[in-house]
Amino acid sequence: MAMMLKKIENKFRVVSHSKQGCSAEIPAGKMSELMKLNSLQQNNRYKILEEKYQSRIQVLETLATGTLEENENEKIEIEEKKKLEEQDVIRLMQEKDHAEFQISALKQQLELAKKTHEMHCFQLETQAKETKVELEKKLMELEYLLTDSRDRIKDLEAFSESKSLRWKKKELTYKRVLDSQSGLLQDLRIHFWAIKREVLKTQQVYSEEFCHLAVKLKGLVDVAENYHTILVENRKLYNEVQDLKGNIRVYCRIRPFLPGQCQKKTTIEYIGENGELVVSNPLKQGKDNHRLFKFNKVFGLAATQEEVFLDTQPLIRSVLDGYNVCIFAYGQTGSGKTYTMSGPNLSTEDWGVNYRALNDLFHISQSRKNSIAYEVCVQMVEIYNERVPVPDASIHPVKSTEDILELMNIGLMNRAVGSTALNERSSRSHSVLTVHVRGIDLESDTVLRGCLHLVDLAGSERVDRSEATGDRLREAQHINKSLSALGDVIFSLAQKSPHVPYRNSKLTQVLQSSLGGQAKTLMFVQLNPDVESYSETISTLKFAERVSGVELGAAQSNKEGRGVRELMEQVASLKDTIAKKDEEIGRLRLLKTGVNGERHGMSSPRYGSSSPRRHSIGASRQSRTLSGGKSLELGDKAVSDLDNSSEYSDKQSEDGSQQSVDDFRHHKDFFRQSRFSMADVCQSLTENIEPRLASADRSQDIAEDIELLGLGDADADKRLSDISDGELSMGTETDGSLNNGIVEFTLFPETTKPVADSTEKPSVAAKLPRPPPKQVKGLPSRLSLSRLSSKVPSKSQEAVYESQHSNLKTRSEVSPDMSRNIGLHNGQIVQQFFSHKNATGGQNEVGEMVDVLAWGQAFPPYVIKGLSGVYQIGAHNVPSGNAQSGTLGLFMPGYVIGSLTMKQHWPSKGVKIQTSKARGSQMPEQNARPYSSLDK
Ligand SMILES: Nc1ncnc2c1ncn2[C@@H]1O[C@H](COP(=O)(O)OP(=O)(O)OP(=O)(O)O)[C@@H](O)[C@H]1O
Repeated sequence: MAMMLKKIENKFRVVSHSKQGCSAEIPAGKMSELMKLNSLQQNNRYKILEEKYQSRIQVLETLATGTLEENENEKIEIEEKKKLEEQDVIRLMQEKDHAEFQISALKQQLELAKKTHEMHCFQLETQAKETKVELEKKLMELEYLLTDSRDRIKDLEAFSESKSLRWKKKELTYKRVLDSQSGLLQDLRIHFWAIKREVLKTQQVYSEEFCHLAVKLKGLVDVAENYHTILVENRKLYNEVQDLKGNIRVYCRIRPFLPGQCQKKTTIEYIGENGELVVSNPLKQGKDNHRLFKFNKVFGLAATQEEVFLDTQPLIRSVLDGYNVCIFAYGQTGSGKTYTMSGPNLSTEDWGVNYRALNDLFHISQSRKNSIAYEVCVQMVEIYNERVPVPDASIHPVKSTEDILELMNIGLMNRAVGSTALNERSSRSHSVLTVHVRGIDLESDTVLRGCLHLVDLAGSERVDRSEATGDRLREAQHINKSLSALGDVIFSLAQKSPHVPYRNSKLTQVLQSSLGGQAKTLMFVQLNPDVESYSETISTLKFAERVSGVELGAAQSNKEGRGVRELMEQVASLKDTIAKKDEEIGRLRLLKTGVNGERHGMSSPRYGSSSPRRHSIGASRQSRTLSGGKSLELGDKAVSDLDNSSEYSDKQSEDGSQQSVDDFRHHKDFFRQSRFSMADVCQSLTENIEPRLASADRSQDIAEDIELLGLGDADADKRLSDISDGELSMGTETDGSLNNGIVEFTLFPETTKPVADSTEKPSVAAKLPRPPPKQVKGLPSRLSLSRLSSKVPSKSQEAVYESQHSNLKTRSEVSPDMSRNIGLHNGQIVQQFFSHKNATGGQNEVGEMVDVLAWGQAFPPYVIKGLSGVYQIGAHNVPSGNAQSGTLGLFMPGYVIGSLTMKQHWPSKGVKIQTSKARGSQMPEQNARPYSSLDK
């Protein structure tokens, strides 16, 4: 029985235990409900089980009572089991307590879950209410939208209906159009076929015509080819004409933009093949903005050094044939002058004209060495601030390109270089590289002399643009002044003016031979394409245009035959002897003049007093020439184009050279017959040498002339230094200190006084008797000028002439003829006059004036005795012997005094002399003497 109870209790425990396990897995919410249910079910089940067990216990008790006696052993066992079961019951009871405890805990949880659930339910209800309100709102909105959409649908339906109506109408129209188009198309097709037929026909005709044209075109091509040849020929002829005219050639070169300048605008619009150049200012509009210029050649931005040189080469080569050539580069700072002339560096590829020219000269001279022996000398001169720095050993004989490279590098390093706002490397000086070439023809013994000037001018920009101040400003002003002097010279040459103002600057003095003589001159006009340089570019181009119009006359080769050279040598030795005799006679004359001067209230004339330096130069020149034995030795004497080329290659040289020849004759004879009077001597000399001279050609005459003038090679160095030291020029018109003011001197016989400086040594030669020179035939009287008419000139005519001549400066500027005359005796033109005076015994009346000078007639020198070197122009136009007016140019040795106006019977009534202060050698009024009152 006990066992049974124990089993039941065990079962009960298992059931309650399983319930606990289950409850643990169920979530809290449902758990409470489940717990409720479970507890109910369990209670029911417990009740059922209790009842069942009770019944079983009764049965078992019954059974037990019946079998108690029978199963005494079993009873013990049962009791033992009962004990165990009781223990089990106790344990079960404990477990039950525990379960109940758990149940109460679960109940609490259930309560909690219930509360949570209720809260949750409440929240849900609240949410549901809110959602309901919202949904109702939305519903209303949707209803409104629905109504709106319905309205729209109605509108759209109405619109689409109207559209469909319109489309239908259009459809109808298109249909009609299409019908008509298809009709037209049909027509067109018919036309097309007709046209096609016609085109085919025409094609056939065309192909036939093309065949004809091809034949004709071939003919045209032939003609065009010929045309090209003709063009080339034309160009050649044009160049020849240019050569004959001696035009200054102008090559224009445009430098490319420098690195970093690529974005800049260019002023270069068009570069033609035949030297056309169109420039415009891209920043300005308008048709006048474009300007066309034409030069001999225009080198574009891509032109190489080689290309530039190729076009220059023929000119340079002619130096070896005895021509004088001048190449100069002109342009604003940084436009590429140095690049063109020297090149940016010393690599052979980048060599500029200078190096290439010299290299070429050497190559050619080498290739000709079997026929002509050449000697080459170079000289580098820099003109800086109107001074000419000439190194001590300024002329260097060179034998190879390497020699030249070395020399030029030294020269370039010495060049004055400053910095301006425009170009750091800007050179502020003119650099002149002169190459003297002397060649002796080994067969004919003819001597060729050529001279090449390679000039890199300083920048031409205006002062304001270079933003210079102080020293830089002064430099810029000097540069501007010298370049404008260059412009003036060129302008005078273009105008064929008898007066060319070379002496206005050192630059023009140095370049005189190549600008005035029959030299070949080339100018490189350098341009900066930058739009900012537009105005500079235009002024540069205008200048270049003017230059290209200058005709220098056909270039002449400087050749001398052996005969001429011999004559020159003779002349040199004659001159030496004459000088000695001059001195001797001079001393005697001085004594006599001293006596006469006292008698007439005047002292000896101040020959050369205003130009002592010139006088000494003449003397030194003479002695140098003679001491060397030969007059034209190249190596030890300076070969200067300053002298030879200008003096004897000039167009106007004929007259002067003839005069020199006369002079030569006088001297020669004097040498041989010094015991006779000078007139006899000269006459005799003329007769003796005439045949030889007659046989000499024109160039020989000219060459002779140079030697007579003492302006040969030996003089070059000296003259250059004369130019450089500035004393010789005694100032120029452009000197600030010396103005162009005209001072009037009226010379009356009564007022003239003796010359104060009676101790000054007179020029001996001035007193030498000379035969009356003859009028030289065929000589142009250019300077006698039509202005000096034989009629009495009107006041205005006088004024015109005076205004034109009052600024005459020096002998060389007046005309090369003049300079020749000046150089006759120790550089003293006075000698010429006074010789003449003595030759004619001072008896010449106005109308009997003798044409001593080639292109004019002599003015009796004693009219203004005491003014050394008085000289005249065009006196032969003065009518004879009565009161007339005329205008004369008055010159002193080396300096122009001014012009002279004769009033009425000029010798006796006095002369009005105008003189320019600018010469710095004022005419001493007291020295002037009337013709009639002078010592005869
Ligand atoms: N044709 C060119 N091709 C390339 N560069 C060039 C050319 N011409 C000039 N240049 C360059 O332009 C600059 C100025 O040139 P350059 O010094 O020759 O001018 P410039 O006219 O001689 O100046 P300056 O008046 O100061 O002497 C240099 O740097 C030079 O290398």
